[in-house]
Amino acid sequence: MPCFSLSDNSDKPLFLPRRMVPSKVSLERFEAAVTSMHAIGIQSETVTPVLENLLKLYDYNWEYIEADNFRVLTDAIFDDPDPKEEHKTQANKRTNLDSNHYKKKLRIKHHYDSRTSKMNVHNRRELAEAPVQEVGKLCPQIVCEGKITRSKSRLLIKEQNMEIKVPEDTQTDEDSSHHGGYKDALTISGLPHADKEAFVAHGRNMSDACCSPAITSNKGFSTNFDVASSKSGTGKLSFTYNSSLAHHPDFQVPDMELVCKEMDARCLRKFKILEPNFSFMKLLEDTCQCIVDMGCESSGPRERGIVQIVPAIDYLSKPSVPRELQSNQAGSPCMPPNNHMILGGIHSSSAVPKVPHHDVNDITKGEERLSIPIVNETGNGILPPPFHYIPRNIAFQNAYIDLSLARIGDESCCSDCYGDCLAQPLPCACATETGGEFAYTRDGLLKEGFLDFCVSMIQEPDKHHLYRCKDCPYERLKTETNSNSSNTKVNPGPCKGHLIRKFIKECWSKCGCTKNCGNRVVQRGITQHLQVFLTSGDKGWGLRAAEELPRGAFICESVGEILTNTELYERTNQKTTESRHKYPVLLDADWVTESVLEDDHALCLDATFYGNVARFINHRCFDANIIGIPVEIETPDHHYYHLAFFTTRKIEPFEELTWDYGIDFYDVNHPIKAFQCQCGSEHCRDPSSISRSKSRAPVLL
Ligand SMILES: C[S@@+](CC[C@H](N)C(=O)[O-])C[C@H]1O[C@@H](n2cnc3c(N)ncnc32)[C@H](O)[C@@H]1O
Repeated sequence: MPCFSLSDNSDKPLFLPRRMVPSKVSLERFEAAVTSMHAIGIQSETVTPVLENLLKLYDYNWEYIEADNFRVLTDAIFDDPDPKEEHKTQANKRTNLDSNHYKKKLRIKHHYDSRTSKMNVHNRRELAEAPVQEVGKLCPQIVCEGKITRSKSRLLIKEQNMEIKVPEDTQTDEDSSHHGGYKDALTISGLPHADKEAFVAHGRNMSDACCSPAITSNKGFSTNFDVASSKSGTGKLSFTYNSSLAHHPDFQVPDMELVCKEMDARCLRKFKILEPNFSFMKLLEDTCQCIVDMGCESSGPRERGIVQIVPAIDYLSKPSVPRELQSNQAGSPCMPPNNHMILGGIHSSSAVPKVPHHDVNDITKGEERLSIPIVNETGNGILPPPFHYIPRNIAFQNAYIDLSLARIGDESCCSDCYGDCLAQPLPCACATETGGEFAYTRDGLLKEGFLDFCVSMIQEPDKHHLYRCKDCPYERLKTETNSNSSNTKVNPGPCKGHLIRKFIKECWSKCGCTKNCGNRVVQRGITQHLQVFLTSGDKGWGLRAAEELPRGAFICESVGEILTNTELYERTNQKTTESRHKYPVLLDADWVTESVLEDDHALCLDATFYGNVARFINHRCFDANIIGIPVEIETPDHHYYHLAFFTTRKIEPFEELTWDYGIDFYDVNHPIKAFQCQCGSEHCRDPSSISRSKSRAPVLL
C-alpha cells in the first residue's frame, strides 16, 4: 500500500493512503485514530476520508474527535457509506448489474410493498445471497410483537384484533425448516448490512427483543436494542449489533438519550431542519406508527381500545438515583400514580407506563443549559414523581401547528437585519408587535413600561378591555367535562371575557440577526439558576431561585404536551382524583380573533406527563412574583405561542417563584377541582383559606 508522510519532518511510513493532508493535522493523532479504529476492525481506507472530513467539520479540534475513545469518529464511520460499497454502487450504475449491494438497496426501498399495502418480509432467498455482515454495522429493524401462527400458506401475526398478513411469496420451506426462530417472531428489517446471519440471529432472539425494553443478549450473533415503539406498542424499532461489535471490549451500548440528542444535532446540521420541535426520537416513533398504520390499512378493522402510551419512551427508564429515593406510588397532585396510563387519551390502571427516574443533581437531565437540582431539605428522601422532562413543547397527537416559513411575511421578520437588532439605531419589524419598541432591554430584561402594563392587566383586569367570545371554548371545556361527569347535557355558559393579551415577538430563524440578538430571550432557554424544592407547607414541590434575580428576568417557559381542546376533554374526563388536579395552560391569547374556534383548533399545554420545571410553579393569588407573557417565536399565528414567565419584582436567593393561575375559587363547574389555596397572600381569593382577606375577580390567564 502506498505510504505518505507529512511534508516537513516525518518520513515515518504510515498505513494510510497517500493524500494531501493539511499541515494542521497532527500525524501522531491521525495515526492514533486510525490505529484505534483498526483495533475494532475498521480498515484505514474507511477511516481516513471520514477522519479528514471530521477534522474539517470540527475545525481540527482533535479533543472533540478523540473524546470518549473516538466516539464521534466511530459514529461518523457508521453513518458514512462504506467507500467500497459506494465504489460498487458506481460500478453497478455503470454496468447495470444486479449485485447484492443493489439488492440490499432494493430491500430498503421495498420493504413496504405498495401493491399489497402490507408490511412485507424480505425475501429470504435474497437475504441468503447477501454478503456477510460487516463488522460493527447497525441494523435497524421493525419488530411486530405478537404470536405468529401458521395458517395454510400464510403467517399471521395476531395481537388483540390486529393481524399482519405475510405474503405467501416471502416464505419458503427452507425458511421454516432451517430457521425455527422465524416461527417465534417476524422481523421486518430494512437497512443496508442486514444479512442472513443477522437475520437468523434476529429471528432467534426476537421474542427477547419484543419483551425487553432495553438490550437483550443473545447466543452469539447479534444483540437487539429496542429504541422506539409505535403508540400502540405493536411496532418496535430495534437496533442489532453484529456480534464482533457487541463483544468488543471497548464497545458500550450508548445511552439512547445521548444518541437521540446527537442525532437531533446531526439532522439539524445535515438536513437544515428548521422545525424547533424536531426530535429524532419522535421521528423513530412516528416511523413505527406509520408502518403499523400502513400495514394495518388493508388488514381488516383497526384496533379499538388499544392502549396508547404517550408515547412510550422505554429508553428513558435509566435509573440515576437509588430506587429507595424514588417517590412512592401516591403521586403528586399533578401526576397520576404510576399505575395509570393513557388509554386512547383516558387513564387506565391496566398497564404500567414507563416513566424515567430523576437525577437529583439535574431534573432536566441535561436538556437545559443549566442544571436544576432537586432539593428536599426535610430529610425524608422523597423525590418528585417521575415525568418526562422536555425543554420544548411537543404536540401530543392532533394539535396542528403551522410553522411554515412561507407563513412568516416580511412584516413578521427582519431578514435585512444583522448582528444584534437591539444594537441597531432603529427597531426592526419584529418590534412592531410591541408598538415599535422592543420588549427587552440590552441586559435581557423586560422593559419596565411593558412589564408594568402586563402586571396591571393581571392585577387590575377591570381597567383593561375584555373580549367576550360568542361561543367560548373555555366554557365548552367546562360544559363538556361536567356533562360527561354527570351524564347530563349542560349548555355552555356565556363567555366571562378574555383579556386582549400583549405579545412579545422575538426574532427568529427567518430574521437576519444572530442567535445572540437581544430580541431572542425566551428561545435561548433557562439562564437563571433555579431549584425544584419540597415546600414546607402542603403545596408539594415548588420552584425557587437559587440566586438573586432582578425584576423583568426571564425564568422559563411553560412547557408541556400541546393538546387540542378535544384531547383535553378526554384527559380531564377521567374520574380519578389525581387527574382532576392537573393544571393545563390554555393558549387562549388569540381566541379573541375568531368568532367561533373549533375544539380541534383551540390549543393548550399539559405538563402532567411531559413538561419542564414550570410544572412545579405553585399558585399565589394576586401578588405572585412571576407573570406569564405570550411570546411569538416561530409563527405569527397566535393559535400557538410560548407562555414565558418573567419576574415581576426583585427575587431574593432561595425565594419561591409563584404565578397567579387565575383560579376562580367560586367556580364549582371548573373542569379542574380547585385545591385549598395555601398561597399565604393577604389577597388570597380562596374563600376556604384562613388567610383570605378579600377576594378578587378571576381572570383567565
Ligand atoms: C402545577 S402544580 C405545582 C407543583 C406541585 N406543587 C407539585 O408538587 O407537583 C399545581 C398543584 O400544586 C398544588 N398547589 C399549587 N399552588 C398551591 C397553593 N397555592 N396552595 C395549595 N396547593 C397548591 C396543587 O395541588 C396544584 O394542583
